[in-house]
Amino acid sequence: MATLLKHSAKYALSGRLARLGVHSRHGGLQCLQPRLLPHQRSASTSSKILVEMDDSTGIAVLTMKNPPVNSLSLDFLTEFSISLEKLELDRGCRGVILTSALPKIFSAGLDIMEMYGKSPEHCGEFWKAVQEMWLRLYGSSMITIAAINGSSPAGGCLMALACDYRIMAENPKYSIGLNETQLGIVAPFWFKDTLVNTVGNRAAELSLQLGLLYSAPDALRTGLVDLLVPEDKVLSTASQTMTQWLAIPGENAIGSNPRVSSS
Ligand SMILES: CCCCCCCC/C=C\C/C=C/C(=O)SCCNC(=O)CCNC(=O)[C@H](O)C(C)(C)COP(=O)(O)OP(=O)(O)OC[C@H]1O[C@@H](n2cnc3c(N)ncnc32)[C@H](O)[C@@H]1OP(=O)(O)O
Repeated sequence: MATLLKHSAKYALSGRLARLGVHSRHGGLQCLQPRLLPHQRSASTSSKILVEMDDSTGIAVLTMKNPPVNSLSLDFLTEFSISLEKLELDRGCRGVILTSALPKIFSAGLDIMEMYGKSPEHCGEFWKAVQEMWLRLYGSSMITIAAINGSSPAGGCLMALACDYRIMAENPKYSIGLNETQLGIVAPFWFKDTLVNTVGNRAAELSLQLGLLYSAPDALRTGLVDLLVPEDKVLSTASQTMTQWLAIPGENAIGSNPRVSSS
């Protein structure tokens, strides 16, 4: 792990930005047309992320589109962090809704192929990118809402946990949780801390030690998600919830986030 961290320290986001090149407005899947009215819309898309910004509300929808399962590969994580950084720097953007373009899957978590047979340099780069994704989401000064429209094991669950609020589709087939133990690995401490901060100590102990994957109703009962809604209402409910949060006077919903505010 020390070697991994040493390699990762050499890794710079700006370098990856340069390698990725500029975002194209015309790339992406045909089914992923922007959903906003033309006069309100600004959309940018990279190959794996679509960002639609509604300038009239300050709400951006960040849609993951990395088939088949939105696994968190190095390329995906790099595009994700760059997209979030751009929104963070955009003074007009006050809230981000994170969702998936893929049917049935929010995110399958870390891309298993990134962890198999790779050089130490690549592993360091990958691990740094995982940490950066988490830091950017968890430390964001924007309101972040996960619109969980599919299953979300392990690193996918971490992504959702790193948001301020989680709305999940009440589909009995979907599951969510930090199930690393069941995969024969131990969740890193910052995965654990993020879970503890959300569900409390005892629920996190059980969840992590047994590697539990929760159905949507169980995830709600445990506090892993905040709200269940019918599948076709996940995004609209996220949008309504965001509007309510952004209406809190003085932007105090942002200012009172204990993760980004020391006061
Ligand atoms: C290297 C440096 C770092 C070292 C340190 C590592 C320590 C890390 C310790 C802990 C943190 C780990 C966090 C993680 O996130 S680990 C990944 C955990 N995720 C999983 O195990 C998910 C496994 N996948 C599933 O459960 C299912 O695929 C599903 C529920 C997401 C979707 O089910 P279904 O719709 O039935 O699809 P398939 O199972 O048929 O899958 C389709 C296709 O996708 C491939 N695939 C699935 N998951 C992943 C994945 N995580 N990474 C890469 N590829 C994935 C699957 O193999 C199929 O591919 P195909 O056969 O080629 O079609």
